[in-house]
Amino acid sequence: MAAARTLRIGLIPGDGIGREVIPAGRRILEALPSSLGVKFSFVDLEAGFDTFKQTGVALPDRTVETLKKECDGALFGAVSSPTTATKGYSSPIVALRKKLDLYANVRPVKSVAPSPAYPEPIDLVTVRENTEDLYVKEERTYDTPDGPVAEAIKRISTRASTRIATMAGEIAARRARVRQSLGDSSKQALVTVTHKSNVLPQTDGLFRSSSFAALAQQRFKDAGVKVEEQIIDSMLYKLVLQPAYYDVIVAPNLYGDLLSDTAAALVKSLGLVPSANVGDGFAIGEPCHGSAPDIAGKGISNPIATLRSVALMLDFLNEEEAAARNYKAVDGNLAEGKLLTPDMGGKAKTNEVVEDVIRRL
Ligand SMILES: NC(=O)c1ccc[n+]([C@@H]2O[C@H](COP(=O)([O-])OP(=O)(O)OC[C@H]3O[C@@H](n4cnc5c(N)ncnc54)[C@H](O)[C@@H]3O)[C@@H](O)[C@H]2O)c1
Ligand SMILES: O=C(O)CC[C@H](C(=O)O)[C@@H](O)C(=O)O
Repeated sequence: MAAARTLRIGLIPGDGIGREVIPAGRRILEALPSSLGVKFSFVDLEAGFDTFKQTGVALPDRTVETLKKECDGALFGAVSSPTTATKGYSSPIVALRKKLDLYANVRPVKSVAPSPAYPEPIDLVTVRENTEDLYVKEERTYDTPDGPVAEAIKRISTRASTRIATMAGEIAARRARVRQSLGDSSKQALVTVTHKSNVLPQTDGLFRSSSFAALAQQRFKDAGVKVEEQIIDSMLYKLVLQPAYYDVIVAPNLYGDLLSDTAAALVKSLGLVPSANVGDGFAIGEPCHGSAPDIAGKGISNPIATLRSVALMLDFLNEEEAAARNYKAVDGNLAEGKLLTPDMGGKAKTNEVVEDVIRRL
């Protein structure tokens, strides 16, 4: 038997419930059976608002350097970014995405059982551009006779738009192959390009045209991938009314941020929805949710988004069998519905859910 591969994983809990869910992610990795051929070693890393308060730096150089030099992947919890301008503070997760060129933020949203509002299965993935748009954070404020005016740059490049749409096409083609192998003909492979180029013909117009050019590749046509477009406002409207219609949605950074939280509401909780920040050869798993100050410290945060982020990270690190084992255990917990955290209508504690998922591995 081949020697097990060891992956070194950086653990960045951050603030609030990040400190509850990242240990859960570690426990799942440690509990994966060794027969899967992959083992893990861990390195604890700092980032966040508490780190900023203690050291004056939100994203220490050591965190970035260790990820670059030592790690194969990482798990990021959440940070409590302040909503008022705080001198010297800048969101560490936004910075990490750029520093490691993790250009895609992949966020699958899947229902486990039908609900009265959504009887048809929801199974979609948002593929969010992760490095530019308004997230370049080039803002300025200047005085005028009528008071201060603030403005921000929205940067869209051909390169970033092309590579994110290419990733969306690849994900759609893969999903089509998986459905075919399962004999599931319920859904055609579809990429929906979303934008606001009716109002922003240059920035969103470039995102739109670059996306269409990338998705016109023959390999996507051969895989049966259909491409459509939808303006972001009606996209959100139709997503809420008819989520089962969608398959893969590709979006510029900010619209992608809004889309994934909206999609999370369709399956009941942000506590269920994972993400992977993906670059070439590196992935950071990160639950979509934030640091949830309203429930932090109570031991009731839903760990599922993080456990699914672990699986997503493993998938992008080519450990598909370990990822599938993890997904199946999580789905088993949700389908049985006996041990659920309060956001899902249950009474279970974070650790009880984790233990149940571990039993199912
Ligand atoms: N990736 C990140 O680091 C990230 C992401 C989003 C928000 N944030 C930060 O988080 C802080 C709080 O933001 P917010 O309150 O707008 O959004 P939030 O995602 O933290 O919380 C929104 C709601 O969802 C609930 N929720 C979120 N995750 C949950 C979980 N795992 N289990 C159960 N319930 C859960 C919360 O209790 C809250 O009611 C802000 O400072 C924001 O900057 C960080
Ligand atoms: O609060 C932060 O520091 C980052 C929030 C972050 C974002 O990309 O805007 C979050 O909303 C997310 O979806 O990961």
